[in-house]
Amino acid sequence: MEKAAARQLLIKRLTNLAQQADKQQEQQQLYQQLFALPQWQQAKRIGLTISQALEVATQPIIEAAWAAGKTVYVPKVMPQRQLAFLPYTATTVLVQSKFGLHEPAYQAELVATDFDLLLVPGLAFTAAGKRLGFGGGYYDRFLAQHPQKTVSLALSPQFYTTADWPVERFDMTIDHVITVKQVK
Ligand SMILES: Nc1nc2c(c(=O)[nH]1)N(C=O)[C@@H](CNc1ccc(C(=O)N[C@@H](CCC(=O)O)C(=O)O)cc1)CN2
Ligand SMILES: Nc1ncnc2c1ncn2[C@@H]1O[C@H](COP(=O)(O)OP(=O)(O)OP(=O)(O)O)[C@@H](O)[C@H]1O
Repeated sequence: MEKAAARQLLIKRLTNLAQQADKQQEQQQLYQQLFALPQWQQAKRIGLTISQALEVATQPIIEAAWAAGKTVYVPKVMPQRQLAFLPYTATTVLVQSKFGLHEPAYQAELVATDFDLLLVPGLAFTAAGKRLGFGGGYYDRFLAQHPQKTVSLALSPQFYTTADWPVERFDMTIDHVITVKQVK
């Protein structure tokens, strides 16, 4: 399947899941697995996104990070398809971008490029860390410039044994993909 068709299929499946109570249960499982990882426990600086409705909700992760005294950074989309990660605290004012994403204001002196752990969003992932994103190439570009320890959280419709979309030369591999244990 082409990437564009695979994205449409994943968006459809995630729309369905978002309407089911299963999504909450799956998310709880993903959070517990994340919080159990030494990479999470040891991380002082965490990069992650402010989630959109179809994605794994990141607010509980952000709150857990704050509660554990970690510093949280979230991305802002910049020209030339770059990402700028800026600190996110309880008092940060977020602005909705033209893509509908909630982002902090750009402040050059606050931009961070190195984290102890970067949570990478996406539409689909394989066990070996292959990733299909929303199509901007933002994370592939960022990770090519700034290699990091990476983790992604995959809801059941997002997890694949092998990629059934084309994996290209520039696609960066995620170190660790967490997924749900099948309960059905
Ligand atoms: N919650 C969340 N935030 C995130 C990401 C994400 O996946 N999830 N990103 C993950 O990368 C980055 C933003 N990713 C984007 C990916 C694609 C397009 C995009 O398709 N832009 C089109 C126009 C789309 C439209 O017509 O509205 C374009 O630039 O032409 C925009 C942002 C950073 N923030
Ligand atoms: N390191 C890079 N340098 C320049 N261009 C890149 C790089 N990585 C990816 N791209 C470009 O970005 C475009 C989108 O890539 P792709 O479809 O893999 O995005 P994605 O990983 O799904 O999106 P995202 O990372 O934003 O969630 C491609 O056209 C590709 O050529």
